[in-house]
Amino acid sequence: MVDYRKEGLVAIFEVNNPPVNSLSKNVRQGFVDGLSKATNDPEVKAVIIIGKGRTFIAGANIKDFGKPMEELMSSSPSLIDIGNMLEESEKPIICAIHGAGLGGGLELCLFSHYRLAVKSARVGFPEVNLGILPAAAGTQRLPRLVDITVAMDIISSGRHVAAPEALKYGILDQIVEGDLLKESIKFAHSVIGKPLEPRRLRNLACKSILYCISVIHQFCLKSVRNAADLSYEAGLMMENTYFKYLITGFQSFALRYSFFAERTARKWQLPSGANAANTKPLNVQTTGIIGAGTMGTGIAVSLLRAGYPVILVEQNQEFLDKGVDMIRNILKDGVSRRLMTEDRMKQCLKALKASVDLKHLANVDLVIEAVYENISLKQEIFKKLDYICKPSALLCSNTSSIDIDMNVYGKETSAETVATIMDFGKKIGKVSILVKSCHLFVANRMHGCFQTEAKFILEEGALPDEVDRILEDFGMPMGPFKVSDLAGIDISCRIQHEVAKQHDIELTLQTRFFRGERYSSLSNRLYELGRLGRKTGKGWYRYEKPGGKNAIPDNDIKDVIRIHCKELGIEQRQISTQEILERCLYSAINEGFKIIEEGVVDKPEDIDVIWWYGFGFPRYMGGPMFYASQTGLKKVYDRVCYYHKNFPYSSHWVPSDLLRRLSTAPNPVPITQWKTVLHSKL
Ligand SMILES: CCCCCCCC/C=C\C=C\CC(=O)SCCNC(=O)CCNC(=O)[C@H](O)C(C)(C)COP(=O)(O)OP(=O)(O)OC[C@H]1O[C@@H](n2cnc3c(N)ncnc32)[C@H](O)[C@@H]1OP(=O)(O)O
Repeated sequence: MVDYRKEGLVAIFEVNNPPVNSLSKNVRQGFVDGLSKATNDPEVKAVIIIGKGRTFIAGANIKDFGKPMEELMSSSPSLIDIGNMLEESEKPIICAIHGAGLGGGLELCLFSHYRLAVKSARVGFPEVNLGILPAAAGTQRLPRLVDITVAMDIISSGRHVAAPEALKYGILDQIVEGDLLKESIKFAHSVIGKPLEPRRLRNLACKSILYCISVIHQFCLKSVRNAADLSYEAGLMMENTYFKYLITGFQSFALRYSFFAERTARKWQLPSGANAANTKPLNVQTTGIIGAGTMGTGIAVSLLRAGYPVILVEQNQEFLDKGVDMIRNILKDGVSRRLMTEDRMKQCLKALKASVDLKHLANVDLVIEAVYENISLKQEIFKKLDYICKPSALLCSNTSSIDIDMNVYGKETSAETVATIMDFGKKIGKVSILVKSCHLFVANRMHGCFQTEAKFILEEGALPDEVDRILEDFGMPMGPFKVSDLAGIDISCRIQHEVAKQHDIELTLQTRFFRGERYSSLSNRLYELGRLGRKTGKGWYRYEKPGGKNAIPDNDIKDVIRIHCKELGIEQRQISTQEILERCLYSAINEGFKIIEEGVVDKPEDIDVIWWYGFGFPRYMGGPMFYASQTGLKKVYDRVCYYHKNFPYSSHWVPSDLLRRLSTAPNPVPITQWKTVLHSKL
């Protein structure tokens, strides 16, 4: 709703629709009612639009976009109707922005005559992130206010523009210090009686004409271009046509799902009843990291960038010095890529202390162990930390394959610790997902199926670049073999050997089964040949030089695979694109259903978020679990059963019971309800 009140000559519309003042129907109606009151009240000489609570207006209510097109389009009053009323008002309309003025929120501002904001406010058109374009005249009005290249950038990037930058472009008229409402009232008095015609953007011409060919096909850009080429009315009509087309597409549907999935994933809860809303995080001020390898230094950089002091500990001076050099180089690279200033880099380096003695961690609030994946080494470190660190210190482990319950606390982790770590993750700019301990955790457990199937597919006749191309065409940023070359083939081989050793098994080039499961020794063959990936200039691909970045399909690898498979008696055949996609994706998805079934994650959305951030799974596909829901669970289940029959020695093809039950439901169960099936008779 919109609360209406008067302060002297000024009517104040206070948008009051928590949590973010989205433009739901009652808010839109509130504007119409308010405008009618203000217009008919001779005492009112100006109007201020302001947001109650944490923000100005975060745009249209995204949930409305799930409604049928007819309902959406006929939902009155529309934003454009309101906008027109604002623009045509004979009394100046002033938007007073704090928090965020996004999407439809910014469009309302552009219909208004003046825009003020506090310094911390942000404005922008994030619609592209939802697979749509600003369709309440945003693409027609912004280029009439700012340079068309700036409009293109803002609309096509979806980025939030900070108030000082928005002021520079002319999107804002003034940045306000002190109380926003009081200052806006003062401003309103200063513009009462001034001509409004020059403030009505529809009457202005575009700032400049842009010659833009390479991106013209993209809808946002096409629409902005229309602002230069067509009349305002014709531009608006096209904007509406593009909007209708985009909003009904799969990508927008998936991106809207992604928006809410990310927010749902933040809402962790424990069986005890503790959750994100009722548990207060501790205040972490100082941190320590053990291990100055790739992981440890990467984590150190994130913490330093977020403003935390870090004590980095390594077992010997040589490794420590190398680690500090790595950190320095990463930060310097940030400066050269203009991600941080030289001064900021110096501050970060000043906040870094390095030591070979764990005792220096005695007073830190949080320690992250990031040493090599070796359970005895990790246990020894935590034993020492138990004595050294203060009792309130949080002890964290960076591991992707070791059972956390054997290492530091897992099952026993307190709600307060969970809250602190989730909060800490956010503060260092990461997205944290709460998962229970399980072998390889969620990301590697699912991705392991994906990678393993990719290797089996090579054994059966496909080539690395063929598999990579198919998965990249699907939308993955890098195919599994490019990823493997980047990570280093020796790393996965070493982990496999370590696991085998724990079971008293020796893996050789002839090994075809490991603990009853089909096993591919192809990576070990590459390891023996010294083809370790990018770092040696050869792996599944060849590179222009050791450490090179350009993956070039290599004829030699064909022979390596062919000879290896011949030796092992594996027959090769032509494999279709569909089979490659299904085997990589469905094996991981089936594992995802098992992960939900076991309660390792709280909800399917958690898995999808992990895949976007962990593996770059395209958000416009929604994530593997959403993708499965859209493909149809019956189809996915049938194919999983088919592959299980054909590949009985891979446990990742044993169909998940949850998937089976969901696939037989009389009506498709929406992804948000899958969990309910766990406890039902379905
Ligand atoms: C108008 C009817 C349709 C007619 C169609 C005709 C033509 C089209 C006309 C207009 C089209 C306009 C397009 C748009 O405006 S699309 C929306 C553009 N805006 C956004 O994408 C902003 C999204 N929100 C955010 O970026 C953030 O929420 C932010 C505002 C920056 C605040 O961040 P933070 O403080 O971190 O809070 P959360 O992100 O956790 O959000 C809090 C809760 O609010 C929910 N939320 C946020 N924004 C929206 C929204 N626009 N619609 C619905 N719900 C929203 C969010 O899910 C959180 O909910 P919960 O607490 O339950 O998780």
